[in-house]
Amino acid sequence: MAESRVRIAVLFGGRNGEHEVSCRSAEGVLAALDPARYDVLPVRITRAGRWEVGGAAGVGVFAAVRALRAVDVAFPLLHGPFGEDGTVQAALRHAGIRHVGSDAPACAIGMDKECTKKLLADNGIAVAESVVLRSAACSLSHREREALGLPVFVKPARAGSSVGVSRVDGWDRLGAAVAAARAVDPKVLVERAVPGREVDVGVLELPDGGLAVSPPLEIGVAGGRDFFDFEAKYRAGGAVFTVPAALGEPLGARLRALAVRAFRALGCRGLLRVDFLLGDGDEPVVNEVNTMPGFTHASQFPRMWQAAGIGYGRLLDTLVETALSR
Ligand SMILES: Nc1ncnc2c1ncn2[C@@H]1O[C@H](COP(=O)(O)OP(=O)(O)OP(=O)(O)O)[C@@H](O)[C@H]1O
Ligand SMILES: C[C@@H](N)C(=O)O
Ligand SMILES: [Mg+2]
Ligand SMILES: [Mg+2]
Repeated sequence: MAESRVRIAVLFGGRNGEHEVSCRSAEGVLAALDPARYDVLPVRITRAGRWEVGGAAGVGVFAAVRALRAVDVAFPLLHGPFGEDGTVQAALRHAGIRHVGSDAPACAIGMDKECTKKLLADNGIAVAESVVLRSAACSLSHREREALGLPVFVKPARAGSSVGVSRVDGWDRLGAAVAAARAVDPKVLVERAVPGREVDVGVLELPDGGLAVSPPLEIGVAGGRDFFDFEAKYRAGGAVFTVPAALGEPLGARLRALAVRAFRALGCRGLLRVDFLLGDGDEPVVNEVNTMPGFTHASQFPRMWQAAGIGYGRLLDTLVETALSR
């Protein structure tokens, strides 16, 4: 008997600074979903928050979600606020629509770097020390400066793709960096710099509920840039990935175990990319997590699975099967 086809809605775009990044993720996914297996309904969310279902004129979120009731599964391929933060996942759940990836609570925690770090630290996972600046606060006390040292990284609490992130090498630059982060989110983190290597690990939930963990991927930033900023991420040749990263054991095994612990501590489902920084003596700290990481063919998450023998198409099939098995 022929397998029944899966009706899948791919949601992309979104109301935030990662709109274009999400569109690029979706280009890859829409082209790779096997037409013999899937009936695909593309749903573009405009920057203004209108949902264009199957190319139709944009409607509000509630009308759009009603129109999605006919699909078997939704794939919220959205990065950043109003998409990766649980808002869309909550609307889908309300309507009884299954979806790829984590549910609203884990998405909301994973999107918020303060909450992520608190929960990870509570579960014994090392994170970089930071000070949170809320509402109008824009400077640090002498004691806070002494504790963090220079340089620091200043970042919006809820964003991605390095939008609003700055490296600050002198305290006279702190105010400008806080203003740049605050243009994205009123809550800002000032974080101790971790000086070493940068390594990502992917976690993938399988349809039977087991977890697979990818080989680690090391990020090398090219072109003299001083960190993995937006340009380095999305301009051709901006970064070089080495996968599997040359870490050796037991460090590789330690990162894989920490990635699984992070997935469980945050209550994730489906997938998670855990971004590590290696400090003195290659001691790992979790920098942050992404519940819906970048998904072009060249993005870290698909690259890590490709190195593990799971190609892009099979990765998508696994995400969908896992979502349908829940
Ligand atoms: N504490 C830190 N020490 C050293 N480098 C850092 C630190 N925090 C951030 N960085 C650098 O800034 C980059 C972006 O930071 P981070 O990953 O926290 O932001 P993001 O916007 O969530 O990025 P994305 O979601 O695209 O991975 C990191 O990949 C790293 O190169
Ligand atoms: C999309 C971007 N936040 C990433 O994690 O790759
Ligand atoms: Mg991120
Ligand atoms: Mg990151």
